[in-house]
Amino acid sequence: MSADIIDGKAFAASIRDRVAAATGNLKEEFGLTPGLAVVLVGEDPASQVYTRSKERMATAAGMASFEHRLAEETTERELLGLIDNLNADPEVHGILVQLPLPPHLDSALVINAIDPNKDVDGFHISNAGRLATGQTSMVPCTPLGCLLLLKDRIGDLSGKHAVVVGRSNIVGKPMASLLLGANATVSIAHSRTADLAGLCRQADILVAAVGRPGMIEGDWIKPGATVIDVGINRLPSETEGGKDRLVGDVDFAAAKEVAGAITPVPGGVGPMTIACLLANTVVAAARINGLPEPDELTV
Ligand SMILES: NC(=O)C1=CN([C@@H]2O[C@H](COP(=O)(O)OP(=O)(O)OC[C@H]3O[C@@H](n4cnc5c(N)ncnc54)[C@H](OP(=O)(O)O)[C@@H]3O)[C@@H](O)[C@H]2O)C=CC1
Ligand SMILES: Nc1nc(=O)c2c([nH]1)NC[C@@H]1CN(c3ccc(C(=O)N[C@@H](CCC(=O)O)C(=O)O)cc3)C=[N+]21
Repeated sequence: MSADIIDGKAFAASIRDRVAAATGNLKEEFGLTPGLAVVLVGEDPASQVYTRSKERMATAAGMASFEHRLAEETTERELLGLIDNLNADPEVHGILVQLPLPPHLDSALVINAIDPNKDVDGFHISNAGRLATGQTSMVPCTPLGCLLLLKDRIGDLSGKHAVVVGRSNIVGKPMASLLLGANATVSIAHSRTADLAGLCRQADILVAAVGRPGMIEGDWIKPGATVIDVGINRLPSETEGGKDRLVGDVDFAAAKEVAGAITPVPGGVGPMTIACLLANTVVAAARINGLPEPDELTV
């Protein structure tokens, strides 16, 4: 038996259609164009790819997109100055500072300088605290995308055992909070977890957010489980001069023989992240202007 492949790319396209419809309504009814500002510091090629596709998709959905590319040597003062300007700019409703930042910049300080109402990544300490205490405001895009895929596949998550491998502030922890909020029983695993394979084998839902290519092996998966692979790992091409290959944290070929359903890489969680970013931006634009949240985006 081979697992169903969860089509994140198609699901993301349907979310972007709803974002475009909601954007069209905000424009027509209120003359409001949702705007997303993306800030990229430095020259990291992978970050440049993501930044470009975020901007392209924002524009395609009818939103305004503002790009700020800063040199690697940018000082904290300069970056904080830009954030102050974006916080004050009425055309900007979402601010995303691409991570990781160069090491001389304090990312917590920078993220917490963003107006929490414009923090479409959901990384500001006040949004993290709200999520953890059940007062949801802006929800981090990658975990939100994973939750939407899980609900679409499984329906009610009550009582399911979800194992999240990874405890970062941007993926693992908010993922665990969302699953807990959906009444799953949640285990969070990390580099010090004893018997990771044994824990994973108990998972009805397995979310891998580690950053190690193919680390989750086929026989770590409970037969029939739903596997969400967040990992984006770039491996050099096997042929000389070829393009890099993208692989997840799960050994896909082995896992798909055991799992009930699994997300591929590429085409799984990645596109959902960007679709959720656009959805968050439209929601932010409505909230900031005291308008009701668009019906199209209510899930
Ligand atoms: N699809 C998408 O849209 C996105 C994909 N990603 C991808 O997701 C992955 C994770 O990202 P991120 O959370 O930022 O990564 P981090 O490096 O911040 O966190 C990785 C986590 O994995 C844990 N870990 C590392 N090694 C092991 C191990 N051998 N066994 C168990 N746990 C381990 C770490 O544990 P410890 O805390 O103990 O060190 C840590 O909690 C990356 O591949 C990243 O590229 C990220 C964001 C968005
Ligand atoms: N402030 C901030 N917010 C982020 O959301 C953020 C970030 N920093 N830093 C980097 C990570 C990574 N990330 C991805 C987004 C989309 C794809 C994506 O669309 N991937 C495609 C493939 C793209 C390709 O071919 O390279 C896919 O999986 O199908 C991947 C990864 C967002 N991140």
